[in-house]
Amino acid sequence: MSSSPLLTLEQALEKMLSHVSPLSNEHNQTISLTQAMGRISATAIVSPVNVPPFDNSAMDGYALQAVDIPSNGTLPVIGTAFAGRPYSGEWPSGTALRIMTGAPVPTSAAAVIMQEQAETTDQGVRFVAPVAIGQNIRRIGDDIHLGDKVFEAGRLLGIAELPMLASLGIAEVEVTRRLKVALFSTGDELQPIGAALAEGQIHDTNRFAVRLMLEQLGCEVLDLGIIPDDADALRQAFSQAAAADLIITSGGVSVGEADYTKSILEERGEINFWKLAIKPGKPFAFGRMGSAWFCGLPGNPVSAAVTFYQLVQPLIARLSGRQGWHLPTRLRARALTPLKKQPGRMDFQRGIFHRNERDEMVVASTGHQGSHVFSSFSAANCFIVLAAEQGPVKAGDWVEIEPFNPLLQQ
Ligand SMILES: Nc1nc2c(c(=O)[nH]1)N[C@H]1C(S)=C(S)[C@@H](COP(=O)(O)OP(=O)(O)OC[C@H]3O[C@@H](n4cnc5c(N)ncnc54)[C@H](O)[C@@H]3O)O[C@H]1N2
Ligand code: MOO
Repeated sequence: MSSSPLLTLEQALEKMLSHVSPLSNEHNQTISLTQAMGRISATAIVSPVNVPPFDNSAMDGYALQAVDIPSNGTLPVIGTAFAGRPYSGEWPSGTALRIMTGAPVPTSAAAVIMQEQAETTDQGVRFVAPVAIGQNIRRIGDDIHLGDKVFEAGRLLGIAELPMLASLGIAEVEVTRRLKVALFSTGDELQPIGAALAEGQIHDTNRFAVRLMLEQLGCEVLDLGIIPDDADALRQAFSQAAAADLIITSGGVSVGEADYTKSILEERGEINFWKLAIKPGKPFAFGRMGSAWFCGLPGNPVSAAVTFYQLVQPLIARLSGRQGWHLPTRLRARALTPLKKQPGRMDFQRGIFHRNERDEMVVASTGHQGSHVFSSFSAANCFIVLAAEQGPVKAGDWVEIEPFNPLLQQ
């Protein structure tokens, strides 16, 4: 396929997502809850129990029967119900039952009075506040009923979900298999992290950044390392990557002379080389290579991170069958600093936002915004999203910001 005119981010995303569907469910796995952090549930989860499983007391205090409400005078205390140790004796009317928080409430109980509203004497207990039928009793199934659908299929299982399943007595969960993503960087100038650099060389930061983001998204990463600008080496790397669900490369998607990536992609796959109307991140490639999807990120480190965040992240959510993922939220904030901007592409500048003492959202630029300046990212907690037609921004103007979602927030 050949190159296309400048595409907006929305158009690119729409084109990508309209092609892909979630992985087939033939490799779903059933795993222990303790292994399921960050996985995606393959099925809807239905509660096998009521929560709470029995009527129980919300307070440390005294239980009364309906015939003893309203309660005037002193009632003898017949016994005590503890959490985990129900009261199993006789309970005649005209007596109160001492009861603790979480203890099963006998079926004949009509209310629990907290002990702060009770006065005890040698004769028993009397109550100093009005008593309402049903007060301080947590009913069976108050939270969840047996048979209720607790989560839809496609739910990302995290800190909100897994303890919930544990409370239902669920010990194993069926999850989708992890997305397999093959990754490599191209460029003769690239050296592994920690290697000594000769003149003209730089460290391969993109592969490291992308790998971290893929792991954060729960993918299984096949890291093929740095591939030199050499046609045979690239062909071999693509062959090794072919078993993955998604192949991601960085570099070589623009117009440079030493870039073989583009010609090999054209020879091996059905790839679109796009020019996106976003800054940074203009060159971006997307398509199909055998049975794998392919994303070619631009080489500049900020461009690679921005295109991963804006385009690859939603693609991975779709491929992995995740439900309820939504595009990052945008808010309005007042610029604290002027922002350089030329009409043309939509900018994803890096900023730091906070709520000021007047309860107003404000944002400052992180400084130099070149697509090679990764420090602009490290200091940031949001993107400042400036529309394509927007010109320079003055301090005090309102702008749109996109607080980083959990992919970039640790
Ligand atoms: N004549 C033109 N030149 C460029 C254009 C253009 O439209 N016309 N676009 C510019 C833009 S925008 C970008 S973004 C880059 C993208 O180029 P490539 O994707 O082909 O990437 P490279 O040329 O290989 O590298 C660009 C830059 O990034 C550094 N790099 C590459 N890989 C890594 C890595 N893994 N870790 C860290 N840094 C990396 C590389 O050394 C270069 O400095 O093209 C512009 N040029
Ligand atoms: O889009 Mo390039 O990513 O401006 O550096």
